[in-house]
Amino acid sequence: MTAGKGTTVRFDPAGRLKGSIVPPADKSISHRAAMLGGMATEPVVIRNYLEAADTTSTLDAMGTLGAIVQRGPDEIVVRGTGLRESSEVDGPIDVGNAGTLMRLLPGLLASQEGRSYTLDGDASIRKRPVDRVAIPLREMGASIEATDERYPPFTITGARLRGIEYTLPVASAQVKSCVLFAGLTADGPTTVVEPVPSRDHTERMLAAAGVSLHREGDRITVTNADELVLDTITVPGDPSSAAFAIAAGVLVPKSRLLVKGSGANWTRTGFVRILQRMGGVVLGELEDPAGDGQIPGVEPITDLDVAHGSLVGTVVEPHEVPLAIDELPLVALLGCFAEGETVVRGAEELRFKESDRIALVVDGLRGLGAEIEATEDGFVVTGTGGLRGGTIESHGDHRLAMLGAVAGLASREGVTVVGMDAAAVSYPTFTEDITALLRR
Ligand SMILES: O=C(O)C1=C[C@@H](OP(=O)(O)O)[C@@H](O)[C@H](O)C1
Ligand SMILES: C=C(OP(=O)(O)O)C(=O)O
Repeated sequence: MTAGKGTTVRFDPAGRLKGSIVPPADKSISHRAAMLGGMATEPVVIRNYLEAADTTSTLDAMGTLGAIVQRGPDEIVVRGTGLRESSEVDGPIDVGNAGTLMRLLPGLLASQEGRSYTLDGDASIRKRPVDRVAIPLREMGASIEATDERYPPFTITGARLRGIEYTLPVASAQVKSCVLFAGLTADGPTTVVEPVPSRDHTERMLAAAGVSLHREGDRITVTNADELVLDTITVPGDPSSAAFAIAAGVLVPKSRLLVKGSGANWTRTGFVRILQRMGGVVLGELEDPAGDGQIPGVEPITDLDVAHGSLVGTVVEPHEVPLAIDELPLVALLGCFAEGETVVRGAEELRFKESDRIALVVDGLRGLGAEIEATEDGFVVTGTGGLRGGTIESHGDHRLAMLGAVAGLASREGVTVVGMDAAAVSYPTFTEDITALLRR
């Protein structure tokens, strides 16, 4: 690998990858820890908080809303305002590039009776819909005004909320979390019905904070809380970031890697299960799904032993999509190297991420020599046993930048990634970490 000009980085074909890698802290859990810390009554200590652009936006937002954030070398302490006493804010709160911040925070702001808050972000955020959270929050009593009824910048005016039962039109952990957050201050219980399971970090963290929260089948019910009391939160490694090293380890011949301290929560390990089904060698202690009625308490972690091997194509079904949503671009890459066809179905949500990840993954990988077709709700890849290489543009999307890097290491001719700096959104040390595994 040689660094190019500006944000352009070239990833040459790797001889093999060897050694161990510690993925960065979990982005989803870090966002939630900062937001709930900012609304807690007692100080919350967060260990291994993700230091990346998205999660810095969240800490900054909580500071703007009145929390005191103290950064130490090993931990962050957040002294919150309580659930209903956020400060008044002049001007918009900047969510940067963070969709999770933009969609979860309104659930907490909706409880700030009589106060208005405007959220805005970068060019990518301005294209991402917020009506999915505005609809249930309005039903609970908050007022929301969005640009073109759908997009940021948007303004939330808090109110005394009422509990509702809300069936999610799409499986989205962000919408689920937003409604559960609003339920913390609503009169009466709030129930969210999920079409299929999605990541459950919010449920686990709220239960740990002493909130009354129950799951029965696809229904999650929260009742209002006077306060949140969270003590220490230790954030595990991010399985979505770990997935890039895992894919590289499986695809680059003769590789053998240890991925240390990755989150093993069942709702986040769909990618590893898909990869194992394709024949990929990834060994670790993955959590089993929770039994009915249970909210597991602790976020489990595992080391993952990864080795190069051959792959066969697979079909990713709609119910698997939320459990691997951010890793689906990597499934497309794996499909290029697998025997036969790899199909992803029911993943239209990919079109609403930092970029349209169906269109750009298909265009990007095709430009590197892949046989891949977009469908309305996913893609179909025909494996050719490898990938030629070339140039790929991240379009400011961190997952596309890292996809290009892994493609380069596994390709025949190497890949130039234009806009590699986008990786800083979730994984600022990605290039250093992955290249430290190179052995020629
Ligand atoms: O709740 C979360 O932390 C996230 C949920 C997912 O989004 P959706 O809920 O929109 O599917 C995921 O893509 C995103 O990266 C993080
Ligand atoms: C979609 C993502 O995040 P967010 O929605 O928080 O921007 C992601 O990290 O891939």
